[in-house]
Amino acid sequence: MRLWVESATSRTFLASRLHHARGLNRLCSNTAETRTRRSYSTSNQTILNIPKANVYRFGDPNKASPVFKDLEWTIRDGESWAIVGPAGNEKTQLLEMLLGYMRLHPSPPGGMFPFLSSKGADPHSSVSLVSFTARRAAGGGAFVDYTARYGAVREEDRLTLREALFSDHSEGGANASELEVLAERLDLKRLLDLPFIVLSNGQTRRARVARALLRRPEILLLDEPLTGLDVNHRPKLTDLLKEIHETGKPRILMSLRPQDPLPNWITHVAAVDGTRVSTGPRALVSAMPAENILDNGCKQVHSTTPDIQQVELVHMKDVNVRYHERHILKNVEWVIRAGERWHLKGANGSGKTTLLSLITGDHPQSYTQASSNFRLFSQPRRRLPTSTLARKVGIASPEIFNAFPRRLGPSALSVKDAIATGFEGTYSYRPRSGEMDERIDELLRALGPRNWSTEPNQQLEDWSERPFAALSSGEQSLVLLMRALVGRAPLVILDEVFAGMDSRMISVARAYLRDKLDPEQAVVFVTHWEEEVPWNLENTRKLTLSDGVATIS
Ligand SMILES: Nc1ncnc2c1ncn2[C@@H]1O[C@H](COP(=O)(O)OP(=O)(O)OP(=O)(O)O)[C@@H](O)[C@H]1O
Repeated sequence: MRLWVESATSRTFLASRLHHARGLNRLCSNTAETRTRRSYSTSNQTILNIPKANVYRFGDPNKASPVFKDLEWTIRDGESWAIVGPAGNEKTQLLEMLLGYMRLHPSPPGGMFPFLSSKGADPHSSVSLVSFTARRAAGGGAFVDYTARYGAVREEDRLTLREALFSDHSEGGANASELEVLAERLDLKRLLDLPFIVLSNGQTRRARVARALLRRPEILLLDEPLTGLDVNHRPKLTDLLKEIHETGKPRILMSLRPQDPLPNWITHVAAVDGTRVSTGPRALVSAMPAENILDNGCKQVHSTTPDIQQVELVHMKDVNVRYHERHILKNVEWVIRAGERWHLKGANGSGKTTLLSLITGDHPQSYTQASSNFRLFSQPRRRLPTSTLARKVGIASPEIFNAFPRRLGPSALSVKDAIATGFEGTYSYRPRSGEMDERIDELLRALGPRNWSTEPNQQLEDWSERPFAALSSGEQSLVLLMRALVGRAPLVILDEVFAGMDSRMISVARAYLRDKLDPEQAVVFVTHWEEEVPWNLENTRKLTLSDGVATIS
């Protein structure tokens, strides 16, 4: 574990293990409590009880079509459940139902959570949700400046990770040593005194889980917690969740995409398919078709002609990024030529986003690199206005997904408006020429819902005019992929672009990336899942970042 390596001596190691063991016990429960709970956990107490009900949005009458039909779901103590289903709103809606945001008819006698009712606890404050699928509604749906973390952090953004973790549970009871233990288990300890805003995508996700655990709900719902985590942090998180779930403080219920590995401690599954939810022991329910997202034909062998390959789009030599004593990128060398396919990989926090933000010009330190060491499109970065760069680099990333405006009402961006912002790399409505509309229609024909939706065709007529903000998170990801592709930029950066998409959408998107790009377009594909790379791996160049050091293979 990195933290231990940093803290050197074996004595420190032993002390930290002891501290760790004590803290985790406290976090979960003390030993006596654990024993009591073990016998309690075989007591077969009912945790969730929905004998049979239709589920409606509040305000909808019983004759409206239900969100879930004939839902029968019982969870008993000692069971470990996961909700599995394709991207779309269904898994999230099921979790929202558990939060009390839906109406059940008939309503379960004794409430949905009998164990809470018997304690007199309020389900609203005892069940909490951390969702990783969609941006929380903030700022009225306005664009969020995601570049703030690259520069000098403003005073109002200085809240540290430690403060962010503590601010939420000060009334709760978790104490400083519990925070330290959780931070260690989630590999966040060395980040505790950094501003929360500077954390990487994966670090932020782990921090949000820690914050929710420290609030000590009775039940913690996690919506797709594995998305965006690197290969080492996934088992670390699921192992921790297992240990905590076994203590019952809190009980944990997570939703997973069909392509996520189902942790072996999960005993039961609720499989969501449209309005139907099948619930039962893992072995029975997992008889549902296992979706192989990557089974979409053989991979194309990508090759470029030598004349195209002469054109250097990005030239980096000895590129460094530092924030005071933190050295994030270390003497990086990287040349991207026209037509090349790259897979950029590396653990959470290794510097991928930072590296890409130099290329997009979003990072202030892109100006401070020596001109001879850092050229974009054959020019020193300083000579290229950021607006020009925005047209030359088509990009989709978790940062843009989170930042993209999601207003509803008269100023809402439609699907077409959202795709069109990609021509200039902006975030607000721009009038379109007929030629632009043709290009958007071409993309919609290739990547739009007729290729992946199960809705009848006539219901899809108006899809491109729907508000972007009203789409499911998988649909939003696909629209933002179209936004990155619409301008046929010479360089396309696709960072975790399949997050939230279901297997059909991924299959369509992969086929497009294999077959439909212009030969001279270069693509950098960032993913923690090697299987997602659309091209034959042997013909895809790899840049691996490890703690800021780049290795090319
Ligand atoms: N302003 C800052 N001050 C200090 N450290 C920072 C700052 N901005 C970023 N970092 C650190 O730089 C490191 C690299 O972050 P980056 O977002 O590039 O990682 P990443 O490889 O993209 O990770 P992920 O896979 O989680 O998205 C992280 O450890 C992050 O905490």
